[in-house]
Amino acid sequence: MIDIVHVPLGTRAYDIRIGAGLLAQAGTAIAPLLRRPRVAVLTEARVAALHGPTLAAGLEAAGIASSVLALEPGEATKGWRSLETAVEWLIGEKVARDDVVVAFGGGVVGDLAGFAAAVLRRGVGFVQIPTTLLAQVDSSVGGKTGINSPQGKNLVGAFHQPRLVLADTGLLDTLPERDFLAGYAEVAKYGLLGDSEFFAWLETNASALRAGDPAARAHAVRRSCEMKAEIVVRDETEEGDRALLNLGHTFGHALEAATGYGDRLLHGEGVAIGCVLAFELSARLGLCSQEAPSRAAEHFAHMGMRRRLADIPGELPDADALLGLMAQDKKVRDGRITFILARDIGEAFVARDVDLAPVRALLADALAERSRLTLS
Ligand SMILES: NC(=O)c1ccc[n+]([C@@H]2O[C@H](COP(=O)([O-])OP(=O)(O)OC[C@H]3O[C@@H](n4cnc5c(N)ncnc54)[C@H](O)[C@@H]3O)[C@@H](O)[C@H]2O)c1
Ligand SMILES: O=C(O)C(=O)C[C@@H](O)[C@H](O)[C@H](O)COP(=O)(O)O
Ligand SMILES: [Zn+2]
Repeated sequence: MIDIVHVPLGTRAYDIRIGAGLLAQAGTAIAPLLRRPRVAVLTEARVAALHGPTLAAGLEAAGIASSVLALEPGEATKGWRSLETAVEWLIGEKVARDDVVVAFGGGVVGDLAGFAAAVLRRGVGFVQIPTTLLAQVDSSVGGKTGINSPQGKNLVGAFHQPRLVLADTGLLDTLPERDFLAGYAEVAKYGLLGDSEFFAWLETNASALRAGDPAARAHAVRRSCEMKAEIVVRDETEEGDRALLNLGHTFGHALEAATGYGDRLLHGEGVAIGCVLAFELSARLGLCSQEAPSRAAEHFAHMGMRRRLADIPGELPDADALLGLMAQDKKVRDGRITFILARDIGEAFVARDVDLAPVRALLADALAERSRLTLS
């Protein structure tokens, strides 16, 4: 069964198609977007090896020729060097303004390829074929594209909406457990930020989701995409409400920068830890009861997810240095860091007037807990 979530953004509207087996039909889905039967596929080596032949056959079956550039897997690929490689390759392939670039991979490939498409000849169209849970529920939707810089996450980028998203949920069968759990953090984020019923559903059904239950997968991906689409349509360029999708990210992005964008901490792991910190901060500020952060942390623990600073291996900087990294956040307004706080599970809001003293204290306590747990 195929689900369709429409993203009604006027001239930039598009569909998100969700279902098992979509990759094999990619050619039929993409063909109506093409002026000539040819696409350039940006991907990475692991995805290319596992699922490249199915995509190639699906395109060929619809008479579409494809050329492929497979980059190195991993977050380090989302940087200047790969951007240069990708854009120069697309130029070499003579990809024109009315051609389509296909982003085939997880969030790293999606963000990088989307940004390459945004800057190539001042903008060519692109299609997202997300292959991770994270990419199917979050990064392939909404048009945030970009790369990291050493100073901070996604500091260079553009809003550039895809023309179509094809989320083949069958591809999740090959996803490693750690990457599944990282993506699951973004799924749980939707419940935590705006839908307590969905969070309760996840508390009951996340194990089935992890085990690959098709109905659970379809529901989790569809509900996440619906929520993201609804927020993006309200505020495409993050003037206000879209920042809700950043729940956990102010902390998480600083932790990713502090750990060097690598294997020590995946994006979704930083988001899970950041969500617990954001709820903990909300409780300390008297905005919600202590039950809310405890419930989030307990669910993540039950899933075997990273949820505390203590779960990050290696050295971490002190609280002030982490605050320094958070000051690079794109939500900074009038020189002040914006936080996403919550009144309860499912009731997040954008807070622009948070005093930094309790944030520093929270980080210092979390770092102290980390030292205690590491020593014991
Ligand atoms: N643009 C947005 O709105 C948005 C939203 C959320 C996250 N992001 C970004 O997404 C990135 C993280 O994305 P990610 O978690 O998908 O990471 P990723 O792209 O690095 O993929 C994770 C791992 O899974 C492997 N993989 C991908 N598909 C697979 C499959 N089907 N089977 C087996 N292995 C597979 C990859 O090789 C990689 O090792 C971060 O850079 C984050 O900032 C962007
Ligand atoms: O789409 C959004 O808006 C999000 O914030 C989704 C996040 O999950 C995602 O990680 C996004 O890339 C973060 O954006 P940034 O603007 O904080 O870099
Ligand atoms: Zn994210």
